Amino acid sequence: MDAPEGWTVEEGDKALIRSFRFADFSEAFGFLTRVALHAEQVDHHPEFTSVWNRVDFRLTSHDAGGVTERDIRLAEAISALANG
Ligand SMILES: C[C@H](O)[C@H](O)[C@H]1CNC2=NC(N)=NC(=O)C2=N1
Repeated sequence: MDAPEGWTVEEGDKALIRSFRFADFSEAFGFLTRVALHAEQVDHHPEFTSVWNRVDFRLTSHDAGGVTERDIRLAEAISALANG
């Protein structure tokens, strides 16, 4: 499987993963808020953990049990939101 630029495929092809770092917690949380609004719009939601200025994502389609086109599109949208 080809992952979008900057993303890697988890062992076993079950998910796309990527970490983002920001200047501080406020920047990271603002980014997460934009991701949340997008996720609601497309009805596809990322798993994530957040530690201060870092956000780690794991994208998978629960109904399909692995990576689908929806995860690839969500990964591309998250990357775009991180850059501005
Ligand atoms: C009813 C609704 O469409 C589903 O629960 C959606 C919501 N968001 C989702 N997000 C993700 N990542 N996987 C899903 O299978 C999924 N299912």
